[in-house]
Amino acid sequence: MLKIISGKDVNKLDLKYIKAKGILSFELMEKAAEAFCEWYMKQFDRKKTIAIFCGIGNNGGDGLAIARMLFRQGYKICVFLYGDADNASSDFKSNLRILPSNIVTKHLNDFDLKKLETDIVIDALLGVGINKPLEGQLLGIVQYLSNLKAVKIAVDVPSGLPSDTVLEGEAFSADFTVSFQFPKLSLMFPEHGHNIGELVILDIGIDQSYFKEFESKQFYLEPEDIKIRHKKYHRASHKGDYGKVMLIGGSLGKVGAVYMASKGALRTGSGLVSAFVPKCGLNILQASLPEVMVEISNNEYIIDALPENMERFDAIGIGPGKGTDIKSAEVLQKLMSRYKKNIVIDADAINIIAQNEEIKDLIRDNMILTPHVMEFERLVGKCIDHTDRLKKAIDFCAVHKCILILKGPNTTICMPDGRMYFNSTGTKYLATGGTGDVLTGILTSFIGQGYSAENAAICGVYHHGLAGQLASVNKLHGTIATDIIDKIPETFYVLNHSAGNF
Ligand SMILES: NC(=O)C1=CN([C@@H]2O[C@H](COP(=O)(O)OP(=O)(O)OC[C@H]3O[C@@H](n4cnc5c(N)ncnc54)[C@H](OP(=O)(O)O)[C@@H]3O)[C@@H](O)[C@H]2O)[C@@H](O)CC1
Ligand SMILES: Nc1ncnc2c1ncn2[C@@H]1O[C@H](COP(=O)(O)OP(=O)(O)O)[C@@H](O)[C@H]1O
Ligand SMILES: [K+]
Repeated sequence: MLKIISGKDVNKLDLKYIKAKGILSFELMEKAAEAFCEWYMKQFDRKKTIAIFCGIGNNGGDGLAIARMLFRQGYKICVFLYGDADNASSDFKSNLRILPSNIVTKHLNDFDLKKLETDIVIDALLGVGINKPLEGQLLGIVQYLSNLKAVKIAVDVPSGLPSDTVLEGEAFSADFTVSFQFPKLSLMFPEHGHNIGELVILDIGIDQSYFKEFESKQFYLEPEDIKIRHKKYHRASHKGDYGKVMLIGGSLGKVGAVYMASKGALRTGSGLVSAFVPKCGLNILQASLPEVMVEISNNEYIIDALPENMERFDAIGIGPGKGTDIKSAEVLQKLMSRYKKNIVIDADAINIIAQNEEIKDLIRDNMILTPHVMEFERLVGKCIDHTDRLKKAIDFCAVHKCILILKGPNTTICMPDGRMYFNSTGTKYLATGGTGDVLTGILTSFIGQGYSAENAAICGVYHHGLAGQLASVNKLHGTIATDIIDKIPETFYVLNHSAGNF
């Protein structure tokens, strides 16, 4: 996994690395630019014209190195400079000196941006060195470029975006943000969705040992982190090894939620999956999902009781489609106080907890809560922004000793000891009804298979995001939750046959 350190520590990290390797900072910049160009050349052909905008710090230095390298590969480049080159960083100056003289280079003081015609904009104006919100001429440039009809690519971070906090004012709006070595924390924030576009993280060779001295409990998941957490099965493994789980939920008109959670558990590999639903769900589930065993509550429309002998199950997931009526709340309270194994708590079960302090006090270390942002704020109160939200999530886990999965782009797994894992899979096409129910099924399944709650959370969130990516390749905004369920098995194959990030 990649440790996420603060923007102000990036410079210290670079120094440590170049000193240990006995290389120049210029050479590290070369590595960053090479990595960028390798990525760029896979995406775009040489017919497209490129305008590269460079500030006078090292981000601008990256821009100049990128310009030189792409130019040598036959790309059509024009460079635009902003700032006084006399005050530039030394690596910027070195790169300016060796910029091929036949690259058209203009200063933004002498150029009317309205005359700009380009297919691609590469933004290397400001990186993690930003120290105040954008203003004046630079703000105008960034605003103009953000609205341009071109493919827009930010180098390291969109210019104007602070690396660790929520944006004040404005920043560049990119279609792609190509960040070096690790994602800066602010690239994980939903507030910055339209600034970041698609996020790409490029390895520039600074391995994790160099990150050790930097304090941080925040990590970005990589495929290897998932592979090592998966349980190994042997040729004589039997149904019992794969766990018996139960999904509790559904109410009149919302039986589909339990269907999706149960099928999600089956597709994740559970040995036996049972569902507990109100009477109205019996025929629906039996007919649509014959692999699932169905048990029913007494009431026709809501869940008003718990299944008998709950300890038969290795894990229970509760919430999808459940409703928040008083009877349902009593059932949840009983489950949380009596059932000693792991419980995944989602959707309406979270909404019930948010309204009832007595039930909230029952949250313990064997529970995983999976709120989306709205459900989370019902639980802890309104948050100012994502920084505040993450802080409150960690405080919540510390108090209740539970795991909390804050869903959204870069879904974040928050641990009681303050660690946070940001997911690297997922897609905006997951934003459709029922996908959260699928996650509940996946998580419950992994726990039932004997994964620790932490490993289940990490693997579950990662596979769910990857299934969303696979399902949406051709379906885009037409992707629905059941498409995602169907792709879960393929995520295991893809994970095992690929080394890269998804
Ligand atoms: N390991 C890695 O990740 C590697 C990182 N690398 C790259 O280095 C980048 C960081 O470079 P950096 O430290 O030189 O800072 P950068 O962002 O160029 O800005 C500094 C300049 O901006 C100015 N300035 C600040 N705020 C401003 C404002 N609001 N409005 C106007 N100006 C403002 C500030 O001026 P000052 O305030 O100091 O006068 C100074 O001149 C990083 O993002 C990545 O691209 C790679 O090269 C190698 C490996
Ligand atoms: N923009 C997005 N990018 C990535 N993942 C997303 C995005 N929007 C939603 N998701 C994912 O989709 C799922 C939605 O869950 P949830 O809101 O509980 O939906 P539902 O209640 O309809 O089942 C979560 O796993 C979340 O992380
Ligand atoms: K930038």
